[in-house]
Amino acid sequence: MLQLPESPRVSSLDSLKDAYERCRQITAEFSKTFYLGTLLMPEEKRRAIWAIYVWCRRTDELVDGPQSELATDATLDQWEQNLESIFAGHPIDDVDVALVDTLERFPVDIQPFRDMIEGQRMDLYRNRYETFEELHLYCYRVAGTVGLMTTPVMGVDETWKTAPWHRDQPTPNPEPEAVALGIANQLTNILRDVGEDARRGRIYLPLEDLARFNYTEKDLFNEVVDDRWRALMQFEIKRARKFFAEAERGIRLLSPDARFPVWAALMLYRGILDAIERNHYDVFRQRAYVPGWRKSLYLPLAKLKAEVL
Ligand SMILES: CC(C)=CCC/C(C)=C/CC/C(C)=C/CC/C(C)=C/[C@@H]1[C@@H](COP(=O)(O)OP(=O)(O)O)[C@]1(C)CC/C=C(\C)CC/C=C(\C)CCC=C(C)C
Ligand SMILES: Nc1ncnc2c1ncn2[C@@H]1O[C@H](COP(=O)(O)OP(=O)(O)OP(=O)(O)O)[C@@H](O)[C@H]1O
Ligand SMILES: [Mn+2]
Repeated sequence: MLQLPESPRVSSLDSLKDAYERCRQITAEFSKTFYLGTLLMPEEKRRAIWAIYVWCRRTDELVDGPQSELATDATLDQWEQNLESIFAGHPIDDVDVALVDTLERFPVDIQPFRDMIEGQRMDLYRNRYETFEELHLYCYRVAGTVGLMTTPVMGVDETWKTAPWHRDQPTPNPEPEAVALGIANQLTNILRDVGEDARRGRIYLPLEDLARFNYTEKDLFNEVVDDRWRALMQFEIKRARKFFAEAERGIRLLSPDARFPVWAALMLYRGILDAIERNHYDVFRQRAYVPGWRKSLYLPLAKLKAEVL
């Protein structure tokens, strides 16, 4: 019997559109700051960032979400298999279709994705970091990698290469600065969430730093805010700002249409550090956030920086 022909082309185009739309919704729901950043980008880039965002979010949910009690090494092994399949062009479920499309459009490397899964593995086994060196590696894996995933989407400025004396020079590589922005964001996130994490038995602040300021784990669990704590927080905020400063130096290497969104997201996220200061370092009883009116002040400033720096 003759079978009715399906129309796979139409349906696959439809499912691609739906997949990107789902990615947009998820990004908008989970991160106001990054979603705002993507809205300042051209359509093709913005959709690609949503697809990457959703993969990162799902990776994080494996060990941090409602199902996280059930997560084991095997869960992450399976997730890594899925990743290999996506990079081979075979989506596993509906939203993966968007990421497969993104990978066809932009030269994104698989390694940072694998590294992020390794970062989640760390969360599975550890709830303490002895030194900043150890925390730094964790921050690279769970957030620095995002800089590496998104830079090929945003693109690097190559226009300066048209000058004849520049022609044989290598394209500048903003990867270290992209990683620095991820690390800065993660450190900021850690400082904002110290209280919430402590209530789950987790301490991301390096224990060597606590010791340096004579502040103990017990103090942390008792939510003690005193001169020792304030000095410790000042120290950590200063360190986070150094990573933001490094990141700033890389923005001018990005393609022009990515500079404003990156400046905006950088300034908004760094604003959380100022909010912690305004709250007198009490991250236990008050959530540090950047109020809407402040966000709208940052935007024209970010635009200006994107144009002149
Ligand atoms: C930051 C920015 C330029 C935004 C514009 C749009 C853009 C590129 C967004 C990327 C968003 C993305 C794919 C995020 C992945 C999810 C993730 C791991 C987020 C972590 C943030 C904390 O988020 P949140 O508060 O929602 O987490 P909790 O709910 O509290 O758990 C992160 C800590 C930050 C992740 C790291 C970045 C966004 C990397 C930023 C670096 C770049 C975009 C490279 C820029 C390039 C140069 C040269 C400076
Ligand atoms: N000002 C706030 N006070 C209390 N809870 C908040 C506040 N802002 C966000 N939340 C909630 O806390 C969770 C984590 O949000 P988060 O602070 O990361 O804000 P966000 O909207 O994702 O912005 P960002 O991109 O800056 O992280 C979200 O599920 C959100 O509903
Ligand atoms: Mn968030």
